[in-house]
Amino acid sequence: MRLILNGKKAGLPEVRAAIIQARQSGPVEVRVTWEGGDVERLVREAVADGCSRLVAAGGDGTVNEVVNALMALPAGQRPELAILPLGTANDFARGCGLPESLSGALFLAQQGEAVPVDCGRANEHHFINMATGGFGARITATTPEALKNFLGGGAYTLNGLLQALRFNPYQGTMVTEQGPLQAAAIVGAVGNGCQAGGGQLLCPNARINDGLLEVVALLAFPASALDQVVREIRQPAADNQYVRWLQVPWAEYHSDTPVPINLDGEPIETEKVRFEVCPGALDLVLPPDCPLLDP
Ligand SMILES: Nc1ncnc2c1ncn2[C@@H]1O[C@H](COP(=O)(O)OP(=O)(O)OP(=O)(O)O)[C@@H](O)[C@H]1O
Repeated sequence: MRLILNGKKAGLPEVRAAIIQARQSGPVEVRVTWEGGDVERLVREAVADGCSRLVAAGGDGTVNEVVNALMALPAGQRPELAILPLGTANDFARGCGLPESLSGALFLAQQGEAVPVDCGRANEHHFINMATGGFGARITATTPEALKNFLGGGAYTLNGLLQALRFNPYQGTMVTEQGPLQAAAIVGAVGNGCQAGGGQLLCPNARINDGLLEVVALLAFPASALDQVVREIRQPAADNQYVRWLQVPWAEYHSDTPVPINLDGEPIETEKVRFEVCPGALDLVLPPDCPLLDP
């Protein structure tokens, strides 16, 4: 087992202590990143060295980098993936129900079973957790707290909805196997995992082994429809008027203007994007009671 450890966290005494402890149960090799781009090289080196299990040790960004490096390899050559969550949000790890303690997560990484899970793809980029678009892509940086609560679904606030009214929607077309939807969207999320933005449960029905992505879109709504929007947030359905929830293997989005999209926390900007699920593409070490696994 080899850790690919984000260098930002390498000096933390608790990380060092957890690794020393884990070494009592079996060999743990560590490679540390210095900057962006190192992960890909370290993953290739691990594969060349015959490593069968890699641990992405860092936040959502590190997990995303390791996932992209693994997906660049032919399917049969990808080592199993485990996660040691060391970020501030750790949205994917939390959604998967990974142990919060470093020693617990490392113990699972060493002893746990890997199961095939899906990976998401957005054009040529991969994501394991979620793509968000529209103002949601900037959720951590610029979104007021009330709006974050609104995006949390259950914990919406009236204030959050009122804020959403003031956002300029993105005019575009979403095409899925259920047909085209031409609409002005305020925010959209495409989830393989369920939560993003630091604990916001945007895709509550997403599962990582169902061969589907959950698409959620909040369409522009007039102030007079506020009550209806609130009702629709509480009752996810494909035929809602303003808050759409779909489960699809792919979805395409076209817009006349570039839309900011955030993939597991990494920003891109594009006018045309095809989201696609890559079923069972990665073997991920998960706790037996992982809430994101379909039985
Ligand atoms: N030694 C290093 N020092 C600083 N930054 C680094 C180092 N090595 C890699 N990085 C950068 O760290 C970023 C990833 O950080 P991290 O894994 O904490 O993600 P995150 O998205 O901030 O996590 P979370 O949202 O879960 O808190 C990448 O952009 C990568 O380029």
